[in-house]
This record gives sequence, structure tokens and C-alpha cells, in this order.
Amino acid sequence: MTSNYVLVTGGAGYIGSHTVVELLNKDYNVVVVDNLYNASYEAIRRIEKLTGKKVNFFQCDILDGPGLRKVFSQFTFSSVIHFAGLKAVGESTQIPLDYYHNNINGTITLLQVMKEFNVKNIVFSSSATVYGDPPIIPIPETCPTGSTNPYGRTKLFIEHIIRDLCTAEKEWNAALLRYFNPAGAHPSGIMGENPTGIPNNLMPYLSQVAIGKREELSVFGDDYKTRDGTAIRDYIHVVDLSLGHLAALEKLNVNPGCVEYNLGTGHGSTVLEMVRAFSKAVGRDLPYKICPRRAGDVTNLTADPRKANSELQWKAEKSLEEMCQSLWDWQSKNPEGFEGCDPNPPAECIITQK
Ligand SMILES: NC(=O)c1ccc[n+]([C@@H]2O[C@H](COP(=O)([O-])OP(=O)(O)OC[C@H]3O[C@@H](n4cnc5c(N)ncnc54)[C@H](O)[C@@H]3O)[C@@H](O)[C@H]2O)c1
Ligand SMILES: O=c1ccn([C@@H]2O[C@H](COP(=O)(O)OP(=O)(O)O[C@H]3O[C@H](CO)[C@@H](O)[C@H](O)[C@H]3O)[C@@H](O)[C@H]2O)c(=O)[nH]1
Repeated sequence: MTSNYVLVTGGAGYIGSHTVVELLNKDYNVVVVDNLYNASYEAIRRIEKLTGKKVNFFQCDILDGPGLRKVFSQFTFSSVIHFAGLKAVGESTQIPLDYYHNNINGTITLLQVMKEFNVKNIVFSSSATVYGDPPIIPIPETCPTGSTNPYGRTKLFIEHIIRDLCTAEKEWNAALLRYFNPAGAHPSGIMGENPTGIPNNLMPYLSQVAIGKREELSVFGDDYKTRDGTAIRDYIHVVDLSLGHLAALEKLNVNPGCVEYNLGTGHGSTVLEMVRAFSKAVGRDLPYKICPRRAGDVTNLTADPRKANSELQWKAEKSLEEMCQSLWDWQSKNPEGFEGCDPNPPAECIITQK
């Protein structure tokens, strides 16, 4: 049995797949589990193509304790990077039970199996949404938390669960990574976000407008108290975000207990600034219309990333232009995303049926 594997849950998804590439590039041994609810096995094939390495993949649900035990019996893990979860804010208000069950029970099952196998280092995908409508901009990690939607509350509850575990059992270490707004794609143009159905998020929607799949962007609200009236977010290149996970893994080696980090750039952009930046990458103006605010949106989520910068020796390096260019490369080379590619893994990789 080879030791020192990193288990990546949700590793076929958008941020997970980019992180797996960076881990493999740095010679980590990686195992991916994903139930492929919101991903295609094609992402794993693309990771293999990009890195020239074989990915140990299992179609396994994190709610499937016996399934996870099968994986944990085959490898010795030093740590887990836990991406798996449902992530659409709007959908979470429609089907809250599914969100609470999948995200919270899934995480508890994972933590129980980790404990059984004496794996006590975890990097968790949290979110800036835990800050709700923050009173301080840029937002430090010490800002009060409290989310406005079921999805955000799952992130907040999971943070509490992991923190409680680290308090109760001192051998546990956890990095709770509060992501701001990931955007962009792998610079190769081979891998990127592959949203199913109509994208909820600004940048994937805008890129589908550019490719002609959607008529125009709806800009949700121009009456915010910002420089142009549209809401501000801290967009971070997905490759920078992925590298933040490698930095967090390193941090866990020095037994820090439970630590929270904002992963953002510290620079906020309005919706209209993003429309302009992406239009520039595409080479033409993209159509948009001003619409009412979207329920649940807040004015400004901009990170104060200094804690991550100093304690993780990590900094977001890539520009807004690189974010937009890589997204457009990916979208224009793969207008249908992974559609048309076989979404299923080889039968021997399937532990949990869909
Ligand atoms: N994308 C964002 O804007 C953003 C921002 C903040 C936090 N996050 C969090 O980061 C993580 C990754 O986000 P993403 O954008 O890559 O999303 P994604 O949907 O692309 O990836 C999540 C992956 O988890 C898998 N999954 C879901 N439930 C599972 C389960 N029960 N068992 C096994 N696999 C399961 C999905 O199939 C998918 O591949 C999520 O936890 C998300 O909440 C995302
Ligand atoms: O079609 C669209 C989509 C979005 N927006 C606006 O664009 C901004 C960004 O929206 P979006 O891309 O949907 O991201 P957020 O709502 O900020 O949420 C993302 O970023 C959060 C962290 O900041 C994560 O927790 C969430 O999971 C993730 O979806 C907001 O002001 C939206 O109102 C539009 O104007 N039109």
C-alpha cells in the first residue's frame, strides 16, 4: 500500500479538477471521489491528458459510508481536500433539505470515516457567503458570520462542526478556505467550468452569451451604492484558488489546529467592469440589460486576503485579463463543454451508482 495520498472529494468538479492538476504537477499522489452528480468523467480524462498522469478515480458518494471505507482501505491518506457538495444559492432556497442532507450529512460521514482510518487533516471548501452582508470591506476572517441562504448555512454549520472536532480532538487539523468568486479556466483551454443547464453565475453566463448560446446578460441591479451601481465581487482565477489548496495542505503539516483563510485577491470588480473585461477578451461588446436585483445578493464581497498571504505564503497572482482570456479560450474551444463526451467512468471505478 502506497502512503501519503491526498483524497480529493468532488475532484471532478470545477475547482476540484483544477486543483487535482496542480497537485499532480507537484507530484502529490491523488485519489478522487465524486458521485458525478454535477460533473462528467471527461474532466478526469482531461486532467490525465494535461498532466500525463493516471488519476485514481472512484464514482462514490460521500454519503455512502461503506463505499468510502472501501476507498480508505485501499490507500493511506495524509489528508483530505473536501470539495464535494451542492453549491447553487438559488436552488438551495427551493430544496433546502437536499442541501442540508448532502452537504452536512455528507461531511459528517466523511469525517467519521476519516476518524476511523486515523486521517485527521482536512482542507474544506467554505465560502465568502458565510459573511452574509458584511459590515467591513475588505472582509477580514474576524468579521462576524451569518449567512442569508440554506447553501451558505451549510457552509457555516460545517465550519462549526469541523472547528468543534478540532477543539475536542487535538490531533485534528483543518483549513477552512473561504473562497471569493472563482472565475476563468485552465490556461491550456482544455479544462474549465462545465455548468449543466442555465448558468447561475455571472462569468459562465456571460461566456455563453459570447458563444451565442444565450441572447444577453441580465445585470441584476444597478442601484447598489457602488461606483457604477452594480454589485462588487472579488473574482479570483481558478488556478490561483487551486494553488491556495496546496499552500493550505503545507500549513496542515505544522499542526495549526483549525484555521480560517480568505482566498481572494483583495480587489473588487463591479458586474459592469466584468462585462467590459470579458468583452475585451472576446473582442466585441456583449449585450446586456439592466434588471431588478436578484434576491439574496449583497452589495460587496471583497476579501482581505492578508492572513492567507502571510501565513500560507500564498497570493493570487493572475490578472482579471488572464481570467477572462482563459475563460474565453476554454469556451470558444469547447462551445458545448463536455457534452458529447462519454460522462461515465469505467465500470470498475463505480462504487456508488448514480
Ligand atoms: N464555484 C464557486 O463559486 C464556489 C464559491 C465558494 C465555495 N465553493 C465550494 O467549492 C466546492 C467546489 O465547487 P465547484 O464550483 O467546483 O462545484 P462543482 O459542482 O463543480 O463541484 C462539486 C463536485 O462535488 C460533487 N458532489 C456533490 N455532492 C457529492 C456527494 N454527495 N458525493 C460525492 N461527490 C459529490 C459534484 O459531482 C461535483 O463534481 C463546493 O463545495 C462549493 O460549495 C464554490
Ligand atoms: O446572470 C447574472 C449572474 C450574476 N449577476 C451578478 O453578478 C454578481 C456575481 O454573481 P455570481 O457569479 O452568481 O456569484 P455570487 O452570487 O457572488 O456567488 C458565488 O460566489 C460566492 C462566494 O462569494 C459563493 O459562495 C457562491 O457559491 C458562488 O455562486 C452578483 O452581483 C450577481 O447579481 C448578474 O448580474 N447576472
